[in-house]
Amino acid sequence: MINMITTILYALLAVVSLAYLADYLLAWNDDPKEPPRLRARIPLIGHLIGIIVSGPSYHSVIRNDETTEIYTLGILNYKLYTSVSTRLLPLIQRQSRALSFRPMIQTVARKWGDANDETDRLFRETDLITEFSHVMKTSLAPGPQLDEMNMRMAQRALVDLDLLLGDGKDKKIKLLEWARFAITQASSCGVYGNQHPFLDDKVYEAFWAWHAHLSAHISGINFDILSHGYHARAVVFAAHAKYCTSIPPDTSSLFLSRWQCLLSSGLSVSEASKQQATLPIGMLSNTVPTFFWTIYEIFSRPALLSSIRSEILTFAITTSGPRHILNLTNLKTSCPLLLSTFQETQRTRHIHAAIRKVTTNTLLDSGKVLLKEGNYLQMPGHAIHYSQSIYGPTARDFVPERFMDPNLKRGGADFLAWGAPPHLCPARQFAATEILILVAMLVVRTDIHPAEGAEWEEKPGLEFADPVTVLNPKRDVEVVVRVRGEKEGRWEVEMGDGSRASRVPLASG
Ligand code: HEM
Repeated sequence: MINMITTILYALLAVVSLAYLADYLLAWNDDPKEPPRLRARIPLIGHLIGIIVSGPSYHSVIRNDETTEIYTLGILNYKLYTSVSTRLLPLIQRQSRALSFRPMIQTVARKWGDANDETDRLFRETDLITEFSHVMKTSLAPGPQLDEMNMRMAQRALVDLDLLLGDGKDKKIKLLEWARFAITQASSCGVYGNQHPFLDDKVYEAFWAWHAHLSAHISGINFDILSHGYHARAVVFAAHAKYCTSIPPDTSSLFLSRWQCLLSSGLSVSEASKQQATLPIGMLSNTVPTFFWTIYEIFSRPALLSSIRSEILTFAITTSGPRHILNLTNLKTSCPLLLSTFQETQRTRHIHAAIRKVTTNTLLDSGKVLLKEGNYLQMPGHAIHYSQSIYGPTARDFVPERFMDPNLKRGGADFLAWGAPPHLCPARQFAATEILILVAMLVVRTDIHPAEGAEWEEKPGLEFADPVTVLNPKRDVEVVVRVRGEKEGRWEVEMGDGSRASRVPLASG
């Protein structure tokens, strides 16, 4: 028995020594111009464990001083260069071919969109990706096409609010579950038209079941032996195949131009419809948690709730008898506290690390920094959003008015909630408008409290497994929604004067 324990201990010692040796040897070949390595306590896989366990705050934990702008995390034989610098960001953006987003899009097409070999080749070897990004940017830019999408989305948002509040009675709901439902329905009406695939409960359930497996599918670390995730995806694929055989006339220019781009690039109809089925991932994954936390931050602060309520009532709503009309132009442009609170929620909750592949040896910062081909570069927004040198001594606090300060020009490299050019989220106007509408309606029409006399938890647990820019809560929050009697009646939305030109003045531009 003692012999066996001794053998096991020796074996363990040998494994640990080998791991340290391998870690040391892998660093041996580093070029002096490469960003310095930050060592993990556990060799080879320590950083991977750190990222899984600590999530977004890992980069703040591991970084030993605020002056380090870029460093290297070694994970097995890969180097994950990590830039936490607003100064380096524009230099990185300028090298968007060498530090490329394209491999990420190709991986999404293959792993989530089930691209066959020919589709995979088209994504890798032709201009499809450039064209695809271009049509998305164009169709989602402010203008008549976006106005149409926004109006369908807003009308559907009102339907779900009336379903929740119409009878004037208190409702006990799970906040995340309701947010998911309302955002899915409203976004889908905007993007697919009123007869969209997610009206079918089975497709709706299947999408969110697939969503729970997205990280596993893309990373290849998949413990789903019974393939529940892939079965759910098959339901979403089938619904898109059906929708694509007869695309309705009220579909968005976004959906249609993507479809035409895929077909004209040479994809077969069945392959193109599978790629279209990945659209709701981008459309819903981040809008749902961003909406959820905006509600959470506002309703858990009674004074803030009251100020935002009177701002919306004064500037964005007109009432005549039982008719209440929400003016979208005024909501977007004349409710600065609401907009600031929304953006502060994004700043404090953002955990996305934009990842780029280094496709060729690349020099940055007048040749001072070398990034070697085949490795990856990440830019965790969290480290920038929490930097005191950028956001001052209150960087770690939630300051609802922060983005109202006229002297504080936040944007570009300082505020990364929507990414950074040339890959700034093309749908930011659509998503921001949707969240502002739903939040405004809840603020004006309801009071929301945690159920059973509970308090709003200050730091609820977070779900690290989802591939999102804002994490979902680990546990849903049960709340009581109480209708405010004075705002009962018939609710409508109108575009408002100059709506076609108006956009939400986001800090990201
Ligand atoms: C609050 C909601 C949203 C947030 C916070 C968000 C955030 C982001 C971010 C950070 C990126 C850049 C990714 C990177 O550089 O790694 C991005 C890109 C993208 N987003 Fe969004 N997004 C949201 C909603 C949407 C919606 C509703 C859609 C579609 C209808 C969408 C479609 C896209 C697309 C297609 C890209 C890729 C752009 C490109 O290829 O350059 N997003 N988004």
